[in-house]
Amino acid sequence: MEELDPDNLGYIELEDLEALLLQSPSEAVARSTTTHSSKLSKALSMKLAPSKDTNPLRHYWQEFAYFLEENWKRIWVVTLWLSICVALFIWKFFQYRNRAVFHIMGYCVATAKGAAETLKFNMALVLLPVCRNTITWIRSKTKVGAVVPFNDNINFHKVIAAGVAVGVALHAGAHLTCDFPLLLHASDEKYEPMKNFFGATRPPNYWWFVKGTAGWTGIVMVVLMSIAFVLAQPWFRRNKLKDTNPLKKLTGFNAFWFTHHLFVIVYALLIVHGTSLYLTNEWYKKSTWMYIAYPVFLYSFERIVRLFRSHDAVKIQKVAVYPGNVLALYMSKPPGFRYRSGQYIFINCHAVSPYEWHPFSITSAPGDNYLSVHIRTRGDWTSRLRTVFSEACRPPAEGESGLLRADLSMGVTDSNAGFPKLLIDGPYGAPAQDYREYDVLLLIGLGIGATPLISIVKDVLNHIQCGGSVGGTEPEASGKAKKRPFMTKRAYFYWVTREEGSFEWFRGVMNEVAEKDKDGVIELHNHCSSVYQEGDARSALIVMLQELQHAKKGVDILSGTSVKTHFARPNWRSVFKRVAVNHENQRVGVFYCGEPFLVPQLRQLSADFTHKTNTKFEFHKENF
Ligand SMILES: Cc1cc2nc3c(=O)[nH]c(=O)nc-3n(C[C@H](O)[C@H](O)[C@H](O)COP(=O)(O)OP(=O)(O)OC[C@H]3O[C@@H](n4cnc5c(N)ncnc54)[C@H](O)[C@@H]3O)c2cc1C
Ligand code: HEM
Repeated sequence: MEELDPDNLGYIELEDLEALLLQSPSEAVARSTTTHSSKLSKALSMKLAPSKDTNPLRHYWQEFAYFLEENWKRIWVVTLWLSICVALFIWKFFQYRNRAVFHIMGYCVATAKGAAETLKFNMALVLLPVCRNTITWIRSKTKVGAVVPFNDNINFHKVIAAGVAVGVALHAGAHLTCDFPLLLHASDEKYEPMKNFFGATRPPNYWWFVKGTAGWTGIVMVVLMSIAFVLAQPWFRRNKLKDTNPLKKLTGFNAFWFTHHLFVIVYALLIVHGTSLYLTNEWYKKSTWMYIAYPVFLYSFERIVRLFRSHDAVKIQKVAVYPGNVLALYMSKPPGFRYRSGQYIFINCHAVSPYEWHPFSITSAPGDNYLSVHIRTRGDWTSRLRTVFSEACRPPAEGESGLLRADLSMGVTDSNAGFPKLLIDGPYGAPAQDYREYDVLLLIGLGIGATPLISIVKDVLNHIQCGGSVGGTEPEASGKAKKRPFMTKRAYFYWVTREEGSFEWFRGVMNEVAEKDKDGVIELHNHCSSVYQEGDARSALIVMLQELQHAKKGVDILSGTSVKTHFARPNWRSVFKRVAVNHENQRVGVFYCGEPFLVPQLRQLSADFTHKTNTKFEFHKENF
C-alpha cells in the first residue's frame, strides 16, 4: 500500500468505516484501498511541470552536468593528487635516467626510484584524512568544506592506500626482480662508477642485498603492510565469512584495528629504510623523513589529544533498554563539550573491553543539557554492553517506555549507581552535520540509521522553541545568538523500521514534536515495513483501526504517539514529488542514513527531481 496523506482521509467517513468494519470487513478493506494514494500522486504530477525535452543528447548532457555538480570536489582533489604523484614519479625517473647507475640497471632503477618518490608522498598523505579531530575542527570552524569533500575522508584514505600498494609493487618489484640481478651480473667496466656506493668489491650474491638494512626493512614493511591491507578490506573488516570458516575468528573489525596498528612499526622501518639507501650517500638527499615528519607528528598529536580528552568517565543519567535490542544511554556532557547534530562520538566501556572504542551518533541536540546515544545490538561488543547495563536496570514503571530502565537524578548525584565506567571521545564530524545550510530538509532514516537524524529533528525543535523563528540565526544553549544563520524552514522526517517496537526508541521526541511544533515546521512519517506485506488485506484492516483510534484518541496504535504510522515502504518518488511541489525554487538537503541498498534510488531521485523541477535536491548519505 502506498503512503496515505494524513490530512486527507475523506474518501470514507470514519463513522461509516467503523460500521462497515463490523458488518463486512472485506468491503471495508476494498473501500479503504480505493485509488486514494494514486489520486494524490496524480494531483502532484499535475502540479509539477515536467521537462518536455526529449532530445537524448541534451538528456546525457544534463546527466553529465549533474554528475559534475555532485562530484566536482572529489574530481579536483583526485586530479590534483594524481598529478602530484605523476609529477614526482617523472621528476625522479628522469633524475635517474641521467645517472651512471642507469647504464647498469636501466629503466628498472628509474622506475624503482620514481615509485619510491610517490611512496614517500603517499605514506605522508595517507595519515591526513584520518586525523579526525583536525578534520572536524576545519569543517566546523572554516569554510574549507565548501571546496574539500570532507565526508569522503575515509574513501580518500583508501584511494591513497591503493596508490601506496601500486608504489610498493613497482618499487619492490623493480629492485628485487631486476636491479639486484643486473648489478650482480654487470661487467667490471660498468661496475666501476658503482664502487662509490658498494665498495671496491662487488656484492657477492643476491642474499647480500636482502640482508642489508635497506633490504630487510623493505621486506618486513611489505609483509606487515600486506597483512594490514588484506584485513582492512571491507569483506574481512565486516566479517562476511561463514560461521564455520576457521578464519572467521581471525577477521572482523578488531583484527582490522589491531593489524592497522602495525603501521606504527612500518613508519619506524620506513625512516630506517629511507636513511640506509644503497645508491645515495648525501644525507640531505635522504628525504623520506622530511615528507612524513609533519603528518606523523600531527597524527601522534591527535592520538595524545584523544587519550587526554577521554580520560574522565561520564556520569550516566538514564539508561533504557528498548524493543529491537536497542540500548539508550543518557549521560552528562563533559565540560566544554560542544557538538552539532549529526556528529558522532566514540565510546569505551572498560567492563566490556578496555581497548575497544565504538562510534555512535549523538541523538541529543546541542541545546540539551545531556548527551544521548541509541545503540543497537550488532555483535560482541554491543551485546556485552547491553548486558552489563541491563543488569543494573529495573523494570519500567507503568506508562514508561523502555523494557528496563534506570533514571538517576539527572546529573545531580556523583554516584553512578553501580553502572560500569564509560569513556567518550569526540565529537567527530559526519555528513549529516551540514543540515543547517538548507531551506528544507528531507531526512530519511532506516532502522537504527535514524539516530543522527533524530538529533537534527530535536535541534530544529529546540530552535523553534528558543528563537521562535525558524530560518533566523542559530541560538546557542546559553541563549546567545551566533552569526551563522539557521536556514532551515521546513523538515520532513521519514523513518522506516521493520519492527513496530522500534517506535519506542524515540517516542519522547515524537511526542515533543507533536506538542511543541505548533506551526507544523517538522513533518514526521513513521513507516513500519514488517506488519504485513503491501496490499495484504490484514494491513488494510490495521490501517483502518489505526485511523479510527487516531481520530478518536489522537494517538497512533503502533507508535503510541500522535505521529501516524504508515504501513510498508514509502513511495519515494511520491515523497520527492510532494517536496518538490511544496518547495519550488528552494534547496532541499536530502540526508539518508541506513543500509546502502537505498542509496542508488535516492541519489537518482535527487538527480531526476533536480533536472525536472526547479527545486534543487542535494543528496548526502551515511551508512553504518
Ligand atoms: C559514524 C558511525 C556512527 C554510528 N552510529 C551508530 C548509532 O547511532 N547506533 C548504532 O547502533 N550503531 C551505530 N554505528 C554502528 C556501530 O558502531 C557498530 O554497530 C558497533 O561498533 C558494532 O560493534 P560490535 O562489536 O557489537 O559488532 P561487530 O559484529 O563486531 O561489528 C558489526 C559492524 O560494525 C562495525 N564495527 C565494529 N566495531 C567497530 C568500531 N570500533 N568502529 C567502527 N565500526 C565498527 C564492523 O565493521 C561491522 O560492520 C555507527 C557507526 C559509525 C561508523
Ligand atoms: C599505507 C597504508 C595505510 C596506512 C598508513 C593507514 C593508516 C591508518 C590510520 C593511521 C588510521 C586511523 C586510525 C584512527 O586513528 O582511528 C586508519 C584508518 C582507517 N583505514 Fe587505514 N591505513 C592504510 C591502509 C589502509 C587500507 C589499504 C585500507 C582499506 C582498504 C584502510 C582502511 C582504513 C579504514 C576503513 C579506516 C577507518 C577506521 C575507522 O575509523 O572506522 N587503510 N588507517
